[in-house]
Amino acid sequence: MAQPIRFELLRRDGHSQARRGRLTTPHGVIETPVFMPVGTQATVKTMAPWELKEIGAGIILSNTYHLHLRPGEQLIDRAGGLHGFMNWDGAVLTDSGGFQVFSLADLRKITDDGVSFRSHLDGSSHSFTPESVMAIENALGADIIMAFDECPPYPATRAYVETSLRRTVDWAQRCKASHQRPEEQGLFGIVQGGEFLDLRKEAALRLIDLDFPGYAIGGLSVGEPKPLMYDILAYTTPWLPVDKPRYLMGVGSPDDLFEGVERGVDMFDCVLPTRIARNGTVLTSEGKRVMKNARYSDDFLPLDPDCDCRVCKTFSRAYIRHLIKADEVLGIRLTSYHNVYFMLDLMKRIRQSIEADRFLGYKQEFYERYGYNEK
Ligand SMILES: CC1(C)O[C@@H]2[C@@H](CO[C@@]3(CNc4nc5cc6c(=O)[nH]c(N)nc6cc5[nH]4)OC(C)(C)O[C@@H]23)O1
Repeated sequence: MAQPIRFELLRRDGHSQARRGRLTTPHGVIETPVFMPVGTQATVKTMAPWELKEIGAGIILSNTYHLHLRPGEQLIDRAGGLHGFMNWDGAVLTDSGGFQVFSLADLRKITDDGVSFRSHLDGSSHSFTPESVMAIENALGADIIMAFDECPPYPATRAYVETSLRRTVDWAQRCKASHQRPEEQGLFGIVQGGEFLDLRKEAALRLIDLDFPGYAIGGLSVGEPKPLMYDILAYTTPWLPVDKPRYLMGVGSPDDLFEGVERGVDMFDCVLPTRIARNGTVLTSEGKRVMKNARYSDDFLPLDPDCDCRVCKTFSRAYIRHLIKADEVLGIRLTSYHNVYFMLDLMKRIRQSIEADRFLGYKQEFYERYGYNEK
C-alpha cells in the first residue's frame, strides 16, 4: 500500500542523538529537525498563508477539537479540506483532540470507549471516540493525523498512567482500523506513560507493533519540570524506530528545541512564538525582548540585528514598541511574523550544524548569546 508519509534519515550526529532527516508528504518535502507553527483554528494567528510560505514554513498544525466545534468538519470537507479552506498548499498536521478536551472542555467523562465533554464555546454535549475522531481528521484532510489518545495530567499516579496508557494503545489500534484514507494521510501513534520509564518503554513497544509511519511523544510539556521532560525524552526515543520520525508534542522554547534535537526528536510544535508575540514579547539571538519596555522607546535598531526577516529589515524597535503600546493590530502582526521566522530560522541553523558535525558547538554558541534572561 502506498505510504503518504516517507522519512529518510540523512545523517546521525556522532556526539548526540541529533538526526538530520527528510519527511516526504503529499504536500511537500519537509527538512528535519523541523518546527511546525501552530494554527489551531485553521490559521497561524495574524499570519496569511503567503507570509508563512515566504518565511519557509513547510508544515503547520491545526486542531481537531477546535475545528469540530467550529466551523465543523463537514464545512471544511466541502471546502476541499483544510488545504482548500485555508488555501495553504504546504503540509498540515492535525492533533487528535484528546489533549484539548482535557485542557479546554468542561465536564469531561472518560471511559474505555472514548470521552464525553461539553464544548468550552457553548456548553453543547459532544463525545470523541477513536472512530469519530478518525472521521473528523479524515474530513479535515491533513497530511499527518494523530491517533486519539489520553494525555494524563502531571502529576498522576502510576495506576492512573498505566490504565490510561493501555487505553491509549487500544485507541491507537481502533484508530488504525477505522482510518478511511491511509494512502493520503499518515497516522502517527502517540507514546504516553507519564514519568514512569518502564511504562514509556511498554507504550513505545506496543505502538511499534502497530507499525505507524511516525511516532509522537505525548504527555510532556504539561507542567512537569524541564529536567524531568528531558530525562523522559532521553529514555524514550531510543526505543522508537530509527527510520521513522519522532514528534515531541507541544514543545517548545528555543532551548527546548536544542534539548529535544539532542535527544533524537525530529518534529516540534509550540504556540510559544505566536502566543508571546501577542503580548509584544519577541525572540532574538540575545534572548527575549519585552517591547513594551520603556528602554525601547527611542531604540532605532531592528528587533534583532542578526535577523534577516522582512520585519527586522523594515522597522525599528521604537516603531514596534509604539504600535504595541497603542494597541495597533500591525504591532502583533509584526511580532508574530518575526517570532515564527526566528523559530524556523533557528531550526534551519540547527539542521546546518548537524550537517557540519557541529551541533553541540552551535548549541553552546547559541546558549551563550541567548542568555536566558528577559531584556
Ligand atoms: C509550552 C507552552 C507555551 O505551550 C502551551 C502551554 C502549555 O503547554 C501546551 C503545549 N504542551 C503540550 N503537551 C501536549 C501533549 C499532547 C498529548 O499527549 N497528546 C496529544 N494528542 N496532544 C498533545 C498536545 C500537547 N501540547 O499545551 C497547551 C495547554 C495546549 O498549551 C500549550 O505552554
